[in-house]
Amino acid sequence: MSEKLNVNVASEFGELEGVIVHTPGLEVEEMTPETAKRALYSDILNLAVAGKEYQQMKGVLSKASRCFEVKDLLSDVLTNDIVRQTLLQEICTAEGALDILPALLEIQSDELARQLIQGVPIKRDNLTRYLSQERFSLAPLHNFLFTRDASMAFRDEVVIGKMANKVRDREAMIMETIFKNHPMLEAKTINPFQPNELMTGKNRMIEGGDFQVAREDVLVIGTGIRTSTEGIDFILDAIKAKKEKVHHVLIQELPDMPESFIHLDMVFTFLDRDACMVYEPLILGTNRYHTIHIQIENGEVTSISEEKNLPKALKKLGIDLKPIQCGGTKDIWTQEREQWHSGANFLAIAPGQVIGYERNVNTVEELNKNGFEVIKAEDYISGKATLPKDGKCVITIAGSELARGGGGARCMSMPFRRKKVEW
Ligand SMILES: NC(=O)NCCC[C@H](N)C(=O)O
Repeated sequence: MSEKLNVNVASEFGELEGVIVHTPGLEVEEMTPETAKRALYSDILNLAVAGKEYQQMKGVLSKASRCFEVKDLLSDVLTNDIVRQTLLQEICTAEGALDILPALLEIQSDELARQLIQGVPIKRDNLTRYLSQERFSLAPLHNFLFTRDASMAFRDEVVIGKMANKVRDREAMIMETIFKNHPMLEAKTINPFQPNELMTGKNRMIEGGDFQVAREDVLVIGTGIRTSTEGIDFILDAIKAKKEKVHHVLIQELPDMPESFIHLDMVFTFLDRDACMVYEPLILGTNRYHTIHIQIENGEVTSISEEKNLPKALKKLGIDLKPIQCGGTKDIWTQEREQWHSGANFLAIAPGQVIGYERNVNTVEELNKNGFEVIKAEDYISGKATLPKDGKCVITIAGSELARGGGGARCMSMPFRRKKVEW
């Protein structure tokens, strides 16, 4: 494996060149109605249906870009004994499972990668474990199909997620291990979690669904139940340390409820140089959620100010976006219904070429009214349809079951390399 792919993301919509995904496996079914909440799901999924839907997502990404599975990358790095020992030690210590470490060390890399994602079944070989209600010593990573959240690329760096919920911590450990050690990837990693500063860093949380790269010098970050102000302060410090001329960070506060507002990308995504998708009531409407602009110059915060809303703040920075409304413009109930099923969550594979759920028909129709040709994923994959050359389009994927996991196309992808955008 001599080819090297360096991390480089300086926008949300430059042509996609490298993306990491995870095809959902048995881990998404390892929950009951009672444990679904703990797994961060609002419903339980059927893998046969979700898996079929996911093939459309992966089919589109594989045709448009280099597309890698977490499981394969993880299996590759686990062949290195030092990497394997370090990762397993970290996971088992964090999850109180040091007793199974020796056995895990012996497992062949492919199978170990599978178990680290799908869960390590509990061995009922003592009274405590015999009586335990748990089925796993290391729980399945129910949410790994949402590869967006545990790591995020910005320029040539990868920020490792500091997850808000313990059930997702292992995802971040795995992504950090991959980015640090995979021979094909070239990346600098920065990690908000530093075990030796447990007290000062304890409120630091940052997840990729909240982290959006508008331009080389502009980040847009959501703060709410998944990304804390301390998490964003960590990013500010990292930017300050670069001591570059000017950087802007726009911050959008998010409500805690309903759970479909967990991340900024559930209410706001970039579609092109000149268009964005918004859940209107939260992004444009009159509300009490702050939009804040922080400017950093030569390593210092030089101003912090309130803005009216994200599109207006971006416009001041020379990024003039037409907001297109999730759910269409007619009816708030339709907007709410489609936002709930990740109707605002689009992934751009190139400027103006985006992937989203076909189930959100009013949102797709609204995009179409705004000049986006609608192309079914299966037609694009089979070659029956081609993407317009330099034109806008929305590629629609099936997502009746996937949407129950709480995310859409942006959530289900971790772009680590995009072409430079000509502004
Ligand atoms: N970026 C995203 O919005 N990701 C969706 C994550 C859904 C997952 N069930 C979670 O609650 O973490």
